[in-house]
Amino acid sequence: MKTSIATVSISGDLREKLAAIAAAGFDGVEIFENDFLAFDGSPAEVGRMVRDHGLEITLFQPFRDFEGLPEPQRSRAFDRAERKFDLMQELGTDLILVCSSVSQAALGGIDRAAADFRELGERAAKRGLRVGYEALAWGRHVSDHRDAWEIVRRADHPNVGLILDSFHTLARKIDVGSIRSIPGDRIFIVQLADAPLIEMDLLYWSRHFRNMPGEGDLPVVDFMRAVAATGYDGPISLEIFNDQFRGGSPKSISIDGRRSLVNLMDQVRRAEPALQIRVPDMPDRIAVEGVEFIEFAANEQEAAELGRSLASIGFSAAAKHHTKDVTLWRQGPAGAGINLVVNTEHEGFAHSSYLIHGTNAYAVGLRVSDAAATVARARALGAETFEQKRGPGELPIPAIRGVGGGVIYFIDGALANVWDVEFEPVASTAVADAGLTRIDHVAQTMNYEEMLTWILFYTSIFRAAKAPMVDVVDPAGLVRSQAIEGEGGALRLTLNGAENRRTLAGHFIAESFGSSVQHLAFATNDIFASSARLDVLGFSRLEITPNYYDDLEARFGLEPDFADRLKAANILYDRDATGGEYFQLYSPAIGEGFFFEIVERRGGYGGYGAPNAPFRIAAQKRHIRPAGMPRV
Ligand SMILES: O=C(O)c1ccc(O)c(O)c1
Ligand SMILES: [Mg+2]
Repeated sequence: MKTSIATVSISGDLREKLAAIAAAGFDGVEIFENDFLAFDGSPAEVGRMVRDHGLEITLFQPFRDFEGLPEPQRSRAFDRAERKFDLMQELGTDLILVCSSVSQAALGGIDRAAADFRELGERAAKRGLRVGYEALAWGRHVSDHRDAWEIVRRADHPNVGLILDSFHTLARKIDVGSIRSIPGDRIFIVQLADAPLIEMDLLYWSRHFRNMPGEGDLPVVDFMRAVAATGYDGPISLEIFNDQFRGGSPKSISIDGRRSLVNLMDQVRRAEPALQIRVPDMPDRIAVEGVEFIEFAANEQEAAELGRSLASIGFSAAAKHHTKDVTLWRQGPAGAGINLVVNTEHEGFAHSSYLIHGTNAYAVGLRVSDAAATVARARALGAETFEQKRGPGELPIPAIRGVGGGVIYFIDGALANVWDVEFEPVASTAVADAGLTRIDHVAQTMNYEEMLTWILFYTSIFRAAKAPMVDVVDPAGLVRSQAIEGEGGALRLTLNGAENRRTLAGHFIAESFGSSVQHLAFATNDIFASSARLDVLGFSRLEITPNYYDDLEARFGLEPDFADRLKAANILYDRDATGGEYFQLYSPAIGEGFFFEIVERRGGYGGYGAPNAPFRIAAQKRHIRPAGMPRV
C-alpha cells in the first residue's frame, strides 16, 4: 500500500505541509498547483524538497477545461498542457490530473474528447509523462467515472488513464460495482475523500466539506473494495478540501489522514479476503466490553471535596493502593460495580495532569478481551502508547494517550485482579449505595476543530460507530455533540465540541486547560429509588425550572401525577419514537464545569436526552461563578 495526500488537504505553506506529511509516514504527495504557485522557489527546488523528505510526487493537479474545445481554444489548451509538461519535468513527476471540463465552450461528444486525449497522450509519451482523466461530479459533459472511463478506453493510448475520486463517484451515488470491470492498470491514481451527508450543491460540498475516510458518511470502504477488485496497486491518495483542515494543525491533520488510510485498507482487506492487499498486519477493531474505571488526578484538599461528592452519590472509599496515594471508590459489588480512582500522588503522570488541568478525570480504563492486542492496533494506527515507571507489585497495564493528553488504560482478564493485587481494602464506612449500577456514558469535551480527529481515533481502534451529530444549544453558543457507541451499549462516549469559551463546555476547556472528561453518567435501574437514596446521602441536585415541567407534561401528554414526581425530583425526561424512555438527574457543575449525571433507560432508549440539554446547561450556568469572581 502506497499512501499519498494532496497538499491542498492541510494548512501551512508548502514547507510546513511537506514536513508534516513526511512525519506522518506518507509515501507521496500530490502537488496542488496553487500550493506550487504560492511558493517562492523554482519547480526544481520543490521537487528536491519533496525528495529530501523521502517523498515522491504522485501527481500534479489539476489541469482544467481541456477536452472538447473548438478551435482556436483547442490549440491553446494543448499549448497550456505543454507548459505544464515542462513544469512536471522540472518537478520530477510523470502524472498530471485533467479534470472534466466545466467550460461553456466545451462541445461534448465522447469521441471528440477521446481524440483530444489520444493526442495529449501522444504528446505526453514523447516526454515519458502520463495523463489521468477525472470526472468532476459537476463536469459540464462528463460527471460520471463511467463516462470518463469510456473516453479513456476510446482514447486507447498507454499514456492516458483514468483517475478515480471517491467523492465524485459517491456524491452522485454512482454504483461502485461499475468500477470492478475497469482494468486496474488503466487506473492511474485513486483519490479518496469522505464527506458528511448534507444536502447541498455538489461543488460547494466538495470544496468545503470533504473529510478523511471514516470521518464522514460516504461508503468509502465499498468504493475501495471495488477499486481493490480491479487489481489496482498504485497510490491511494487523500484529496481533502475542508475549510476546517485549512486552518488546522498540519501535523495532526496529516496523522489523521494516514490513520484513515491504514484503517480503510484494513477494513478493505478484511472484507475482501480473496484479494492480495498489502496492509500492515494488525488485530481487527477491538470490542470494548465496558468501562472498568475512571481515574481522577487531584490534590489532597480537592480530593477530599471530590470524595464528599462521590459519597453523596453513593460511592464509598473501598480500598487504598499499597504503595501510592491512590484511593479506590466503589459502588456496587466488587467485580461488577463502578470503580472510581482518586490519585493524589505528588509525582508521575497523574500529578503532572493535576498541575496542568487541576482536578480532572485524566484516565479511563476500558475492559477488552486482549489489552496487548488493543495497543498493537492503536500503534498500527499511529496512536501514542503510554508507559510510566511501575512501583513494586504494580501490574503492567497497557495504555495509550487519548483526548486532552489523557490516558486510556486497557484491562483484560489477566489484569482484572488489579484491585486485589495493588489495593488494600479499607474498613467499610457503611455508606449505603444509591443503586448506581454502571457507567452509562463518559462525556468528553474538546474544541470543535478536534472532533473529527477523535471520532476517527475511537472508531478506527474500537468496534464502535458514530451516532448522528446533534446540536446542543447553550445560551452562549452552539455545542456539537456526537456519540461513539460500541455494540450493546458497552461503550458509550459522547464527544462535545465547543466553538467558544462562553459555553459551559468552552468554559470547561478554557479553565481546565484542555482537560477532557467533563461529565460521567451513571446508570440506575430505578431513577426514583436512586433519587430517594440521594436525598438521604445529601446529594445537591441541579434544579430545573418549573416551566420545563409544564412544557414536558403538554409535549408528551404525561399524567399530572407522573409529571409532578419528575418535577419534585428535578428529573429530566425524554421519550423516543418507539416509546423508549430516558430519565436524567444532574449535579450542578463542580469547579470549572465538571458534573455527574444519573440516568435510567427504559424500553431500549438509545439517545442522550439531547432535547433536554439546553435546559440542563442553563441551570448549570446559573450555578457557575460569574466571570472574574474568585473561586469559592
Ligand atoms: O474542486 C475541484 O475543482 C477539483 C479539482 C481537482 C480534483 O481532483 C477534484 O476532485 C476537484
Ligand atoms: Mg479529485
